[in-house]
Parts: sequence; C-alpha cells; structure tokens
Amino acid sequence: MEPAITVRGLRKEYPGGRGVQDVSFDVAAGEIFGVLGRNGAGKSTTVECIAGLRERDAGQVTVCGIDPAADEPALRRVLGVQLQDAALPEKLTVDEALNLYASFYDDPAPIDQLRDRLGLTQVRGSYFGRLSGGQQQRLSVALALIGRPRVAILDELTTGLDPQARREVWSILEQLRDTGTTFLLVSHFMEEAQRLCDRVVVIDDGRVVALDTPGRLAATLEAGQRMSFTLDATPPIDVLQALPSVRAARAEGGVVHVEGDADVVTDVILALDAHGTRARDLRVDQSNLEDAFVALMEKQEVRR
Ligand SMILES: Nc1ncnc2c1ncn2[C@@H]1O[C@H](COP(=O)(O)OP(=O)(O)OP(=O)(O)O)[C@@H](O)[C@H]1O
Repeated sequence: MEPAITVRGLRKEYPGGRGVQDVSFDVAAGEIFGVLGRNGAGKSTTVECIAGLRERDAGQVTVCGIDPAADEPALRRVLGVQLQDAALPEKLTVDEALNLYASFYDDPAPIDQLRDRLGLTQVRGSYFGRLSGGQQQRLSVALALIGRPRVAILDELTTGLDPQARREVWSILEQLRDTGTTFLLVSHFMEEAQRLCDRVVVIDDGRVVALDTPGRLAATLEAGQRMSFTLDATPPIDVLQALPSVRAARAEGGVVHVEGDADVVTDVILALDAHGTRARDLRVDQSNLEDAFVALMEKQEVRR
C-alpha cells in the first residue's frame, strides 16, 4: 500500500540558518506516528511543510500521493490539522464550532457521532471559553477529523493539560486508532509517544537521529533495567558488579541500586541467594522511551 506520508531529504532554512537540514521518513497508512525532539529541533517546521503551511527549500513531500506545495485543494481533502494553540472565539459553542467546520466540507463526518466519540455531547451547548483544557483539546481533535481526513496532524496535543485530562485525550486517540485514520503526532511527552505511537522519528538539530518503534528504541539504546532493594547484610557490591548482566551497582543510604540489561533482575536475585541473603523492598523499573530519549540526546551532545 502507498505510504500515507513520505518525506525525503526535506530542507527548510530560516534567515538565522536553522530550521530543517535533512529529514526523511515514511508513515504507513493507519499508523500513529510520533515526531519527537527537544525544543527547536525542527518538528513544527517539518510538520508545517507536510501540512502545506510552509514552503520547503528542498526535498520531496507527499501526503496520500499529493505534493502539499503543488496541490493545496487536493491536500485539504485528505488532511486534517490540529495545530499548536489553535484557539477558537470564546463565545462560540461546541455545536457552533462543529457545524461551522463541517460547512467547509462536501461530505463531513456525522456531527452526532463525532461529538459522541470525542466525549463532547454533554458540553455541546457550552462556549469554547468555558470548556476545560481537556475539553478544548478534544474539540480541536474533533475539528481536525470533521472532514473525514485520511491523515490527521496533531501538534502538541496535550501540552498544558493536567495528567488526568491528558489521559482522557490519550484514551480517545486509542479509540480512534481503529478508524484507519493515519495520525502524525508531534509531542514533547515520551509517555504519550510510548503509549500511543506505533513508530516515532526523533529529530535533532534539523536531522533524523532515530526512527523506530518506541519499544525497539528503548531496547537498542540500552537504557536497560534498574532495580533497587535493601538487604539485612552488608551489600556484596563487588559480587554484583562482577555479574555479566550488571552495568553498575552501588549502595546509597542503605539502599542498593543496580542497573543492567534484561537479565539483571534474575541474576541479582540468584547471586544474592547464593550469597545467603535476600532483597527486600525490591523495586524494578523497566527502561522506557524517556530514558532512551535522554540517552539519545546525551549521545548527540557528545558528537557535537
Ligand atoms: N519563522 C522562523 N524564522 C526563523 N527561525 C525559525 C522560524 N521558525 C523556526 N525557526 C527556528 O528553526 C528551528 C526549528 O524550529 P521548530 O519550530 O521547527 O522546532 P520545534 O522542534 O517544533 O520546536 P518546539 O518544540 O519548541 O516547538 C529553531 O531553531 C527555531 O528557532
């Protein structure tokens, strides 16, 4: 199947010389694809070139086979966009906003269904300015989806939301997964990307520095596993450090901290048993995308 989005050798320079140097990736139809990177990495510039909001200097971009720079009307028929800080008038109600946006399209999504799906039925008569942050974001997702787009771009969807509202928006997106829409999600939150995205691209300094599933990214960057525990006996740190799966072991304030690869927990428990002691208050933290992201950014700093 043709990819929903292709980006090849994208370059966009600003007068200051920054922007996007060289970005390439494909997004498969139906994927939730994350665009990650620290502030100023080039995420918004990339996404704006895909959304036809910015002209690129070089490279190729297609959305469902359409070049955003060449055929804007065709692009609008396949693409829905929810951009950072897209505010609506305070005194527009939810239903008015939905009806207004629906009027832009020949064949909009049924409003009742969309309102229901996005959890907005109870606030259909409320002014935009009176909605909670989470409700405003859910409305902005509804508006991005009203034209039944094949591809939807969601930029910084949950920035500024409290943890509960953020989780509500995430669960809505999980439910939208089965609609077959392709989502391009720009995010600062690794937990969000880990939970929602099938694959992510990490952009740094205008270039792609990683492109993979969140799980594989966490594994290949060897963020590994961390465990901590207490012991009744003196911690046998040298014994633990000698285990092949252990990368680092130290005791601090009566708590032993060990980091290592996937086998570290079993190896440490067995080694302690052989040593005649047992771990208490055991905590194990699986490495996650956030660890991988931090490790990746540290690598980038070293390279500079
Ligand atoms: N209109 C502009 N004129 C000049 N420089 C710009 C312009 N827009 C962005 N830049 C610069 O280009 C680089 C990439 O910016 P961009 O907004 O794409 O990054 P980002 O990854 O989306 O950042 P953030 O997470 O902060 O939104 C930054 O160094 C930024 O300062």
